[in-house]
Amino acid sequence: MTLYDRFGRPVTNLRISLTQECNFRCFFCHREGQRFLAANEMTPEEIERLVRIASRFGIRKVKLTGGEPTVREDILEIVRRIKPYVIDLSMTTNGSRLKELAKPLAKAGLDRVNVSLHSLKPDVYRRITGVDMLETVLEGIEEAVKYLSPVKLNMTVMRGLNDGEIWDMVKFAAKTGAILQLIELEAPREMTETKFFKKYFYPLRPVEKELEKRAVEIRERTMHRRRKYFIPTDYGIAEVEVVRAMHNTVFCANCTRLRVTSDGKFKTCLLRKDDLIDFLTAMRNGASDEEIAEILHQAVLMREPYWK
Ligand SMILES: Nc1nc2c(ncn2[C@@H]2O[C@H](COP(=O)(O)OP(=O)(O)OP(=O)(O)O)[C@@H](O)[C@H]2O)c(=O)[nH]1
Ligand SMILES: C[S@@+](CC[C@H](N)C(=O)[O-])C[C@H]1O[C@@H](n2cnc3c(N)ncnc32)[C@H](O)[C@@H]1O
Ligand code: SF4
Ligand code: SF4
Repeated sequence: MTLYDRFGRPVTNLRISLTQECNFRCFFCHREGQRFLAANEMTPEEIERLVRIASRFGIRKVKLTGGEPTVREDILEIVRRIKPYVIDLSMTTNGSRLKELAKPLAKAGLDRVNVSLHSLKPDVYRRITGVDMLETVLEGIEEAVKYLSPVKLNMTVMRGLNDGEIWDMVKFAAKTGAILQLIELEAPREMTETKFFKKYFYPLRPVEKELEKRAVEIRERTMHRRRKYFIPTDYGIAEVEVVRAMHNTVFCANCTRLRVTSDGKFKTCLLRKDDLIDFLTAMRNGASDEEIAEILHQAVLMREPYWK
């Protein structure tokens, strides 16, 4: 039985934040909308139980994120435990631990990975992420392409920092055998007038127009109705996907994901606040699977498109 919200949107996937910890310090980080620091992380058993219950409602697609999911020492156990309930199990990571983890993660059951790569220039990379790890991440990507394909490279585009590197990144993706995902800088409504947002926001609509011109093929995903452009380069065809969430009513109208915070709360939307529904306390107080499923239903019914 598929769960639908009040706006007729089916919920088909979970995005689980495993931790708020991170070994990087990206200055623009939204931490998947988890606004308050929380030390109380879900255990592998609790994550497994949640995923098992969600799978009864046809939720068979799970994204692991954070913070940085690979800083959890029990990451392989988490993947191993939830894979039996999931058809598409993926992770979004900064790539810093992929060189050693790509193979074991694949063995544990991870299907694919998205790796954040905002620049190919060491100094720009450091300015964006706060760390000097470009080489290590590039080695991690090489390893990921071997074991966790299709690999997506996430590039959050920011004015004056990496906006001049978009086409180099398109080539790099084709050369590496990865998909490039261009992400527009995001922030909740109340932040869009801040100096920070005005300084760094780089609209991706004009970039999409240019992609349209250069593409030999364009496809549209059901999820968010995101478009994928197939762009010829010296290294073959690059696949480029664009994530443009800001003020995008079509994106929200086609949003099929429910978020879970690292401390065990459903979160109905990345950009909304005050939309948290605690299930971990109930789990720890001995709630039955039916009671947890009821909390899941309530969360789905609270979902609302952010831009409408
Ligand atoms: N506002 C908003 N932003 C999103 C949403 N999904 C993805 N994004 C943005 O895109 C970033 C990258 O997404 P990923 O974690 O790589 O996952 P994805 O590309 O959405 O998922 P797959 O296509 O399944 O790999 C997120 O961290 C957000 O900044 C969404 O539903 N709402
Ligand atoms: C929050 S991170 C968590 C996973 C992992 N630590 C990483 O960086 O890939 C998930 C994705 O969100 C992107 N992101 C973070 N803050 C953002 C923002 N304000 N606007 C757009 N994308 C953002 C990151 O670049 C990354 O690709
Ligand atoms: S690596 Fe990911 S979680 Fe860490 S600061 Fe950067 S965007 Fe945020
Ligand atoms: S409703 Fe819109 S802003 Fe909120 S999570 Fe879905 S796509 Fe993102």
